[in-house]
Amino acid sequence: MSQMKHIDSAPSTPGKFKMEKSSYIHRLRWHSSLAKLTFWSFVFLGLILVFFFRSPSSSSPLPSDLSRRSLRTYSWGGPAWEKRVRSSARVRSRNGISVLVTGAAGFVGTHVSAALKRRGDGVLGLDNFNDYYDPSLKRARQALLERTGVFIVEGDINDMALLRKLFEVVAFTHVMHLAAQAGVRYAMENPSSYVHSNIAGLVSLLEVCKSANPQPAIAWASSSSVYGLNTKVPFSERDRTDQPASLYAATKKAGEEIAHTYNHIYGLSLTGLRFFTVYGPWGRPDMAYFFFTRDILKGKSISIFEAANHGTVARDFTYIDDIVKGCLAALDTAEKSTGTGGKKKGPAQLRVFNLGNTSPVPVTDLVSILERLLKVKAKRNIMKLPRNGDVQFTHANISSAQRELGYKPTTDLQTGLKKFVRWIFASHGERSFFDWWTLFAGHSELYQKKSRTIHYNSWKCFTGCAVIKVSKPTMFEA
Ligand SMILES: O=C(O)[C@H]1O[C@H](OP(=O)(O)OP(=O)(O)OC[C@H]2O[C@@H](n3ccc(=O)[nH]c3=O)[C@H](O)[C@@H]2O)[C@H](O)[C@@H](O)[C@@H]1O
Repeated sequence: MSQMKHIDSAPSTPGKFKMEKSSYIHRLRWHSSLAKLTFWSFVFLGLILVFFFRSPSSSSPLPSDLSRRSLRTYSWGGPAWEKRVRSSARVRSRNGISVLVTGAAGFVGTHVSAALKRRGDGVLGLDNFNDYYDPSLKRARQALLERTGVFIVEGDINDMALLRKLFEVVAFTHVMHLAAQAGVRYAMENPSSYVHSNIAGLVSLLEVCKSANPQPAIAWASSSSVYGLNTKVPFSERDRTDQPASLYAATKKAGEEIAHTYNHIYGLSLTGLRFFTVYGPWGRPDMAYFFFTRDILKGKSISIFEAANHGTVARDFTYIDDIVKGCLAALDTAEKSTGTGGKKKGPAQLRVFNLGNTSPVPVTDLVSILERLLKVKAKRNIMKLPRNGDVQFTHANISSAQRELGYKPTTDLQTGLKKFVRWIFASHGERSFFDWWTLFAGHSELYQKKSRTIHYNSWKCFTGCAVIKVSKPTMFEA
């Protein structure tokens, strides 16, 4: 009715009175235009709604932009933020240390942060949550750490203003530097990410550390890959490391040389830890043991590399808990840096240690262990070791770490993988199991199948494994 009124009182057009006899037709036209307008408005609105609800960013746990490393911007600062930083880094035990853990939402970073916190040290995390692998796993690790009182600042190690701010707010005694671009084969796809994180990022961090007052002692993640084409086994820290087989290895080797420079010029105390293929619960989905597990469970074939003449490819797989002990021992035995305000006062400690398991296992044996644990036969596709940066074998000599750090690995591959598989099925409880499905099956499948029960049952039927439910997420269960 109100529309009619409006139409009636509309200003007349020059032809209105001349066309009096067709006023009925005129009104009809108005009606039909209005109906059309209303109709198309609804269609348009409907399209917007469909687009909104179906777009991946609205259905995925993280907005896609947030997870794209190139588009990320981080916000930090402010009194509330500083309060969280201080509280997380507060030492709560006698003789405790205050540690900045970079890469805290990563696999090793999460475990090390939790272990430090458990014993009363102050811990502040830093992570850029990049999308090298599914960031929802990093978010899950972050949630676990938050429950233990560890705050992870979101930011990049290349952001020197942020790093300086952190040192302004907290006088860290130690830095555990684990942020890096990991993965040997991915270096062929995205070489610049290795330079960005492992070289430029390391330099940014060391620049800020050398100017900090007091300077912290730094332990950081190098890699077994620095041994490259070295054939002398087991690998000792004194062996040559000038033949890297991948850009990843080359950036880690460069890191060791950069560490030497900052130790030499500025008196920074630096300990490089050469990790040997670290695996376990909360691990990295880009690593073979992890995606083999997923693919075996899904019935997909897996590619197992072999060297020339059917030569065995083997790794000195090292369980996460052993690595954590090595990291904590490296921090505890680190001497203080000797410089202040960017000036060296005397010689400082410079160390490098192998943290391995000392018993290499062929990749084919790794697969056999997984088959037994999962009760599923793998579809094996044996193929020649591609020229993608992989080396044929790794084997750590750990006598130096044993002597100076008291490092003594205690978990063999069978035992460690059992804990990993238990974690896959049990550690998240029902709710997190749902989350896990996203990592294993991919987001699209998750959102296509809405019923949690279907997931739960199909998972059970598919694997033939008993699913153990636990009420709370347990991260470090025995
Ligand atoms: O020791 C290290 O420093 C390195 O350990 C691992 O690198 P890698 O040993 O290559 O671990 P995976 O990628 O899990 O590969 C394990 C084994 O499986 C083999 N593999 C990998 C992938 C595949 O499809 N098939 C296959 O047989 C590899 O050749 C290798 O022998 C990590 O991914 C690196 O980030 C780390 O720095």
